[in-house]
Amino acid sequence: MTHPKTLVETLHGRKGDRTPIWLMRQAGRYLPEYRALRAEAKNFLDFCFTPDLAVEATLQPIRRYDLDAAILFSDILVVPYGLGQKVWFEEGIGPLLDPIVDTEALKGFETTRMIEALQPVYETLRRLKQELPADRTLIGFAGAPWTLTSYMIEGGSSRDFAKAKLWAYGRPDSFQKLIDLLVDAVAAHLEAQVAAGAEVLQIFDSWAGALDSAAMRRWSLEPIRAIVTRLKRTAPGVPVIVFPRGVGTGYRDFAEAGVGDAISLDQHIDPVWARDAVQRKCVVQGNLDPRWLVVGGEGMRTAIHGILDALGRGPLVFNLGHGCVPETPPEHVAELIATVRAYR
Ligand SMILES: Cc1c2[nH]c(c1CCC(=O)O)Cc1[nH]c(c(CCC(=O)O)c1C)Cc1[nH]c(c(CCC(=O)O)c1C)Cc1[nH]c(c(C)c1CCC(=O)O)C2
Repeated sequence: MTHPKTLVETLHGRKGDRTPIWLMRQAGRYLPEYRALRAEAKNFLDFCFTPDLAVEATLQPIRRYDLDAAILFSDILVVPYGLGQKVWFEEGIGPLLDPIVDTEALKGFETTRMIEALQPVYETLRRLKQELPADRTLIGFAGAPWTLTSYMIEGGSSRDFAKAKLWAYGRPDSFQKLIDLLVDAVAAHLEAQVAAGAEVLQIFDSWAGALDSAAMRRWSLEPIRAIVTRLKRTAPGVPVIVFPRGVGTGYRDFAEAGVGDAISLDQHIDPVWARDAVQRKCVVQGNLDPRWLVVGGEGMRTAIHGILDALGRGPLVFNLGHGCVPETPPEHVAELIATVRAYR
């Protein structure tokens, strides 16, 4: 049994006697029941836009494990899709998009159109709100403007972000237009999720670490700040977790700027450093290398204790430094949760 909304309490900075836990990508291919369900839709976006399937995928890890929260089953790329960009998922490759090359391409990209297109996502949240046990928290999410623009410009996943960075560094005024459009779209998507029942929000800036530190502040921190500032007005009381993955000492910039109620740390951050540089200013989340979940056993328990020893005395949400990988043995997730629950 989980206590009433431990996650929400912790995100408000009220540290109880229990560390809340959920895992990024806690739903997905490492679960056999997900792979069976996934076979019911031809392509991944259809799956995300079918509330019966998305509700079930969201609930699968909750049925198996003592987790404090369920995260909406969807994807960050529903935002460019909803705006009008061609987005599809290729088996074994990942996401593909018809890349945009200039701001001309943005004509016709409208937030109102996106909200219309994403109604099945909000329907999924409304149903989840009904079905989720009252003591579990419902998390909504979106990609941050920089990560979304990088997919929109590169046309898919990228190793070096060459095209997106050429545009951001070489044509900053034009790039700002793209970012501004996404600030509005992402904020509206998150507001709609709150209206449909999301109790906590997370903003994923998965590729923030690809930018140099000045560009990181301009294209990752500032747009996220603009979104969070708007949410504090339009969705007061809903905590926002910010995940600027890979920014290194930039995590301290986020903490000092007061962007978000909590900051999610990737596995490259030393948790002892983070205690002083980040946790003094805000709630922290994350930090366990997802590969420990593949390994399990004593090694994983030592890694978990390292994080709890460093950060467990302040407000902490236990999580991974990035998402669960498909090779994760499901029993290791149960082991991880039991280890965190048993820690004193
Ligand atoms: C960058 C990013 C994406 N999507 C997401 C991010 C940010 C987090 C991160 O950095 O990983 C976020 C995301 N994607 C998915 C969720 C669901 C909720 C959860 O966390 O359990 C969430 C929160 C489902 C998904 N999104 C995707 C899958 C796998 C597709 C399938 O099941 O066929 C799932 C379960 C597909 C996806 N979606 C994306 C990629 C690059 C891929 C392909 C890689 C892969 O296959 O793992 C874009």
